[in-house]
Amino acid sequence: MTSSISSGLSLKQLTPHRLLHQNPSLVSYPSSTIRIAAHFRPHRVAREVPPTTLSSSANDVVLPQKSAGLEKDPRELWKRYVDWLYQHKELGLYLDVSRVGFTDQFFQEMEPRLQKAFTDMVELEKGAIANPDEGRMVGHYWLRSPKLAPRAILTQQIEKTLDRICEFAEQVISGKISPPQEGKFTQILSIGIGGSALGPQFVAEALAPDNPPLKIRFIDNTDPAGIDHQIAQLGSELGSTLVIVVSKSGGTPETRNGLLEVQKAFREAGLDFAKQVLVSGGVAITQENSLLDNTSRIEGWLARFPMFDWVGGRTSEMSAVGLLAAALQGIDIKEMLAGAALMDEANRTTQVRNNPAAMLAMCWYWATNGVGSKDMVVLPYKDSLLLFSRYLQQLVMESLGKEFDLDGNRVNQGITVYGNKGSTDQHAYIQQLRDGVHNFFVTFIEVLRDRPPGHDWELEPGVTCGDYLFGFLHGTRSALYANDRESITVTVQEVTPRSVGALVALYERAVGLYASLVNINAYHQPGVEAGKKAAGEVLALQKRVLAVLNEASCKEPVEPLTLDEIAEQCHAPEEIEMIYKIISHMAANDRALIAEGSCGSPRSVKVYLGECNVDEMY
Ligand SMILES: O=P(O)(O)OC[C@H]1O[C@](O)(CO)[C@@H](O)[C@@H]1O
Repeated sequence: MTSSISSGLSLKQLTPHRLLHQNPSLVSYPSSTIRIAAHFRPHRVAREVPPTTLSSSANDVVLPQKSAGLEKDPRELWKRYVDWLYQHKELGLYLDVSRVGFTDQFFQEMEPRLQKAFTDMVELEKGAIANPDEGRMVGHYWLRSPKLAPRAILTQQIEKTLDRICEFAEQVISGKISPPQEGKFTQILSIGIGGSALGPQFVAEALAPDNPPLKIRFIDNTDPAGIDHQIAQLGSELGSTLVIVVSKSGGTPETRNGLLEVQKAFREAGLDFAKQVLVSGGVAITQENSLLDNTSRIEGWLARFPMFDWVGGRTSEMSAVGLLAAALQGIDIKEMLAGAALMDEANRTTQVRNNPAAMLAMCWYWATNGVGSKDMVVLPYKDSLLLFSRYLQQLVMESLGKEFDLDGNRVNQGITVYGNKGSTDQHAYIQQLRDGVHNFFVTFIEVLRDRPPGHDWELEPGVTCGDYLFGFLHGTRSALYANDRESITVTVQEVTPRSVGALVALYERAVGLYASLVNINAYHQPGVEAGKKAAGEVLALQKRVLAVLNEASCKEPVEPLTLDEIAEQCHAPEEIEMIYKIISHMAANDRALIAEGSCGSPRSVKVYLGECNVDEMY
């Protein structure tokens, strides 16, 4: 899909035309009407809507009316900047939406929809079943304001867990809890994936001091080479490594595999795994009665912390998942919680202009036409916030990327998120953002404090290194805007536990409000199950292939099989391509499998096993 900007038309004039190219199912209307994606409401016929009317029903997905172009007069822009600037005094956080081109009319039309979103949020915070598919409450906001929890027992559980985390971290750091050998724990190896890794990874990168009491490493995949690398990096410190296994469900295969690999590494290093990990240094963070919970309890692991049923993986940074790892690195977790609580409080106002999360959600709706038609590029101009976009990728995309809305209509919603950091990315893809395909809006994250006081110097007269960073951010913002590329800017004074907590809370709430605007369940992830199920089927097929090959290899003489023969004997002729891939993969990994012929011409391949395993036959 290409779109020309050389015609002299502004972005907003081009948008409908571009959308039409992108997706033929979008219906074109005369210029005085708004377009409706017919496929979003399969049972209804697309209809014309007066140009300024946004439907009040959340089910009606109506594209916002766009202005003819973005404001370019500097005085008008300054006025827009001042008029719309949001400031949270206590947090020192600003939100600038002036470079998003929404009109006053659009703002007014969104008002009732946002009021509905606020009502949904009030219900959610009161303990409604906000995740209807899973029949669950959604309570991550209670983690930083435990008194808000709908039942006293939940308040107690949150407070008790926080106390236990602080106490445990203090005991590990002080050496009261120590490895079986002498000394203190020096390293954390955190095993978990998705929401059980991304928050802790982001926070470690953002906030861990240069010399933390314990350094942290992550195993967040079932890539054997990646795991080997993490273990190798621990080197002689394996013996003083605290292993934390994080999994809400307690049954995620990647995490289980990570644990098995780590256990093996301990054995091979001659360390007593039971003493080291299970008695002395193994910690499980999981839901009560999960497989991991039961295993860790039966085996007597050092500590177990709960992951509450009502906290989803991608919103678990303020639960034991994020807090334990942070506390062990010497990060002030109470400050993180305080920052999040302050932001939550600000986001409870029903005055949209004073509600930063609502403003974000509204800008997303404007920028993406409420249908995800543009991507969110997140650009923190601060190295320590590098992983924020990666963290947001899961938070936004797993929450908003949904096939059906709450009424069962097919909507295929979502907003794509990507980004790394500025100004680094200016030397990578910002060329395309400025001049190329116009399918995104940017969120700049600006940090005012360049480095701790007392360290700054002028590398040329009147200019510091941080001034350059500042210049590049604002230069890029201006250059993009000049070419009709919209942007939001979130500014914080410093990267501190408080501001990081606030950022997490800001985006959690914006995602929740946006989900209400587009009428989807932000708190389930049915799509992930399809991939997991298919992966299980691949592994089951691999076992069948091995059984068939084993039988053929036990014959006298050995009978090499073609791929067609294997597929037939597996009773899976339709899976021949997958069988070919399974065999190629095993052949590349020195498995006891001999493949004759050329992998480049699959029909020539004949396969047998190097040895017959008689036991497998029966
Ligand atoms: O914490 P668990 O249960 O191991 O799940 C890890 C991740 O897997 C998902 O369920 C799906 O990928 C995420 O939502 C979750 O954060």
